[in-house]
Amino acid sequence: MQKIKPNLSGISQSCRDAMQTKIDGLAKPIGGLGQLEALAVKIAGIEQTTELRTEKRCCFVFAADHGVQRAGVSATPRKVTWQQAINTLAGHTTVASLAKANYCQVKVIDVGVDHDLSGTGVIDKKIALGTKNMVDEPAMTYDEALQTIQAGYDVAQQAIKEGNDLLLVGELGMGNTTPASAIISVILGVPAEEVVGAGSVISNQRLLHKTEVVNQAIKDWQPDSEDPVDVLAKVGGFEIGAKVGAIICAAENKTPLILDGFISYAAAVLAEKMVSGITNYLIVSHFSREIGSKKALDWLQLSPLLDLGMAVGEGSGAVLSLSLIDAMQSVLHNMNTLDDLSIKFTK
Ligand SMILES: Cc1cc2ncn([C@H]3O[C@H](COP(=O)(O)O)[C@@H](O)[C@H]3O)c2cc1C
Ligand SMILES: O=C(O)c1cccnc1
Repeated sequence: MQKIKPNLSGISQSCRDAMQTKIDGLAKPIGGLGQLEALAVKIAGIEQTTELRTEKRCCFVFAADHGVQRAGVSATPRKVTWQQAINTLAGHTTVASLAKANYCQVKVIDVGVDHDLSGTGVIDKKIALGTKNMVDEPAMTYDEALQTIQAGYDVAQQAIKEGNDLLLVGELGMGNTTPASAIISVILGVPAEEVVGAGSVISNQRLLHKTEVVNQAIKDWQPDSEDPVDVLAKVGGFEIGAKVGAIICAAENKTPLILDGFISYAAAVLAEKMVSGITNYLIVSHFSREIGSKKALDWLQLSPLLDLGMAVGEGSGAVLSLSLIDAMQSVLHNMNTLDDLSIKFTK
């Protein structure tokens, strides 16, 4: 990807309208399925059809380590990134178990894990053995930021070639709620205090330190909020960049992409800053427990489908939300219409 200039063909308003008409014709109160209706309408607009394609789905777990993890911003040891990458393929992580329950393929992609994962089944797109510590220097070079976006783009393109109807994005990267918060802080122009949260659970003392790390890195490296690649390079992470690439590829290919939690919101914020309107191709699965979630989603103007107080990452919320899409498909395929039953409303 020399230049990030996606070629988006647009959302089909006529397919959106046709889907709403189809739903309104079912034997139920108008609008009775609430957000589920909006979900089906959104997919219809993206896929440009009223025969929704949702059967084949693939969740990408982009995995990478973070230099800033060494600055004491997370309670979790670094090795958990590579351990859980392998465990995911063995079927034993949160995302793997929820994916199984929701008929979703999972691919784990190494975009920068600090461990040799060759021969494990993890897809190798390694850029480096983790980012640099943003306390001491920018997280990565501008070129590495472009490389990581390209890696995610290529993985998504392959999955679309394989016939996937829906793409989902998750991640593994201990310490990555720190770069995610930093990105959101810079692009939204809000103080770190408003978006830095407990991640995978830390003490109040560590939370203060984490907030200070984000504030200091932004001050030291001055990421340019008008250049999302610069923001990714200075205070981001490889797996966040890979998600950006997957988002761009999905939109170009009229393929709905389901975001997971807070780390995914950060990727979506970067993608929207790169390509205005790309959020129209995105579905937010759930409302992450991270404190910056509301700010990020308000900025993206996206509403989450579920609010279960989850804060795992990995893609866990994204795969869980597939059950709602499957529920809506069942509605569309099984329900009687008002016409079938000769029902006429007199308001
Ligand atoms: C066992 C375990 C498995 C995980 N899988 C994903 N995450 C999640 O937590 C990490 C971010 O939180 P922080 O910034 O606080 O390190 C990421 O790897 C994210 O995917 C996990 C966290 C833990 C503890
Ligand atoms: O919402 C998330 O994506 C999240 C929250 C906490 C830890 N890891 C991920």
